[in-house]
Amino acid sequence: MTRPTIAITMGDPAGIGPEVIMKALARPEVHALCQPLVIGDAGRLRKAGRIVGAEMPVDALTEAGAANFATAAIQCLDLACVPDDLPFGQLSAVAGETAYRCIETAVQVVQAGQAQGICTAPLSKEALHAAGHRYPGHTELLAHLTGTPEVSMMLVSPKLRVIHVTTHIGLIDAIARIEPGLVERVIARGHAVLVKAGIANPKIGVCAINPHAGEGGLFGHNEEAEKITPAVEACRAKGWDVRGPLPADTLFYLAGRGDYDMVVAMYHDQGHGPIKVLGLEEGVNITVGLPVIRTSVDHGTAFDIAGTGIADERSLVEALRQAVGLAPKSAA
Ligand SMILES: NC(=O)C1=CN([C@@H]2O[C@H](COP(=O)(O)OP(=O)(O)OC[C@H]3O[C@@H](n4cnc5c(N)ncnc54)[C@H](O)[C@@H]3O)[C@@H](O)[C@H]2O)C=CC1
Ligand SMILES: NCC(=O)COP(=O)(O)O
Repeated sequence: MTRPTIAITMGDPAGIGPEVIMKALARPEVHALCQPLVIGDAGRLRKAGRIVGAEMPVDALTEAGAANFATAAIQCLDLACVPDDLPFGQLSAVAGETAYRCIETAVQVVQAGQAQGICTAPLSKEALHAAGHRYPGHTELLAHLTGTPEVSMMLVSPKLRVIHVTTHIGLIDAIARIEPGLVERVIARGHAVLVKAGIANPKIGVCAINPHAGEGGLFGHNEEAEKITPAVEACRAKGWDVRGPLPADTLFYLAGRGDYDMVVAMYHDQGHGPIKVLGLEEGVNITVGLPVIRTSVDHGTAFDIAGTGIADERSLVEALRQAVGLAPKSAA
């Protein structure tokens, strides 16, 4: 069977993306899994390869269709847009523009059938904005580029899966945005992914917003009853095993010991904190609801260590594995 081609976007060239890509692609198991096609800058990859001591040759391609996965060289669709002297660890509009073009090109490559999924290295949201692309992150940019009205961010680690009702907006705005229809659609997206992954009747726990789920009205303004309970009831009426709203701290404890297949978090840090505590090595970010497959590392650009060669590539390796797992089976 043919290995699926996964388009790996280089992300912000001043961050650790190029280094984790070269480290990941130095692993034979990655090539056994998929045909990696890097979308980025061939010169930057070569530089990163020298830094991390993974000096495989890099073929600079002008079109994805020219990729030759039978060679030992890394196949890079070369956007040739990174100045040689671009410093590591510094925010810039040039780097933000590169990150944007990587994503835009990856979508085109997948839509043209030249890759079966996208796996993203990190970009700096600030650099993206400095380049004039006013998206909170990959998730919203990919939704825009594929004409998808609503998607959800799911974080997956070996012990825990979390899907988010809101992500990159301020906390006050997040609480205002949460309403039963949105909560129900997010639960449904997560449910569909789990069923597709082979969990026939997934057990889903839904977080409350307030401490102790409001403690019978003591904390908050009854947001649980107004914004979450109707969604849980609607899902239960479909026969799904959905419980909540539950106190978030307790729910994460129960999910961590295996009582739930997925947690529904109401806002960014509610879901991200528990996943990150488990370690960024195996955490993966999956965009649920896109017409294309997209997985990502679960960490950022790490400007503090970019260019030093010490970045850990394991989240990228796991993100590639997840992308392959989600890829259409006819292509795999
Ligand atoms: N998928 C993406 O594109 C993501 C992008 N970001 C962006 O990254 C930028 C920096 O975000 P931060 O909150 O500082 O998080 P960060 O993940 O970049 O860094 C947090 C800490 O973890 C360390 N770290 C991160 N990845 C590592 C790796 N692979 N190996 C070893 N150490 C690692 C860093 O050195 C730093 O000490 C922001 O602009 C943020 O928006 C953040 C998360 C995901
Ligand atoms: N906190 C996760 C994160 O920032 C990744 O966002 P995205 O770029 O995948 O939308």
